[in-house]
Amino acid sequence: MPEDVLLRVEHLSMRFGGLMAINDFSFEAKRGEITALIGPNGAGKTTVFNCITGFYKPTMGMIIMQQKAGKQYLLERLPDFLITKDAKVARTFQNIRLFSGLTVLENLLVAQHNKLMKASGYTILGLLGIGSYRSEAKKAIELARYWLEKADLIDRADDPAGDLPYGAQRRLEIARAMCTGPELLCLDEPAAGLNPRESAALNALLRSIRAETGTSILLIEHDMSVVMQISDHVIVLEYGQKISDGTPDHVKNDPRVIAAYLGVEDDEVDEVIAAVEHLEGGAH
Ligand SMILES: Nc1ncnc2c1ncn2[C@@H]1O[C@H](COP(=O)(O)OP(=O)(O)OP(=O)(O)O)[C@@H](O)[C@H]1O
Repeated sequence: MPEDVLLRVEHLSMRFGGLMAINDFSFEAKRGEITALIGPNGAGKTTVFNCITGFYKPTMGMIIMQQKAGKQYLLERLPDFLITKDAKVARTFQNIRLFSGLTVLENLLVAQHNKLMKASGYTILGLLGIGSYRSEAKKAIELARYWLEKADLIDRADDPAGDLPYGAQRRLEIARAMCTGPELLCLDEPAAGLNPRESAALNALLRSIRAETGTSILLIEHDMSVVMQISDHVIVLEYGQKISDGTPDHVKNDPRVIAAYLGVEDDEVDEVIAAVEHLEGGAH
């Protein structure tokens, strides 16, 4: 596998009873890039995420994650907790899943629970602050503080997470995922329900993750202003199959994509585009 490929999905299929939700779907995501997976409602985007992150075991196909150091993992064979811990894939969900009664800072410390417990040697003496636990706890707080600053949440560190505005909760989820040190961050509709200001703050956070950490991002998103502004690579799914794959500009102008989004047949696309252009011309 070329070094710059971080994730390769090969011939992925997922069947739910009589429904083929994903049908022979293949794609690659490159290291250090933001890759977007888009498509109409019910196209199968979340199902692909659930296969990558171990929530579903695919009916068929392979999902290969290649880390920076070259180590490869077959994600479809790993239990989900090892997909985060060893393969270093983190995710957020369509619906926010924070510990709303814990503070913002506590949410980021809980995400680092595994490494803190390991440092304690799983003993009470360890937890009471001897040796490695104390230094790991300090590092965990420093990492949490780093991500609070990046996500513009430092002023809210001691507030319950449930008290934050919606857009800030979304950024906190991303900060929490980043505290696990992922090489691949999977975001399921991070811009859903955000106002334009919150959406701009999200774009800035995702861009800074790409620029400063080398973490690659795989994103499902309906908000085209987010997709087109920040993605390096866009893949379009319809009825569980890939219909387009390329740069944002390529995908935006692909007649099959336009047809899928407008809900028309391929051969009607030219007609629809002409009608849209006519309307736009009239508006100027
Ligand atoms: N656990 C499941 N059991 C049965 N059918 C499922 C299951 N999960 C998803 N599906 C079906 O698979 C298809 C793809 O759903 P999926 O949620 O992956 O689409 P999506 O592209 O993420 O849609 P949306 O944009 O609306 O979130 C749908 O027809 C859905 O009803």
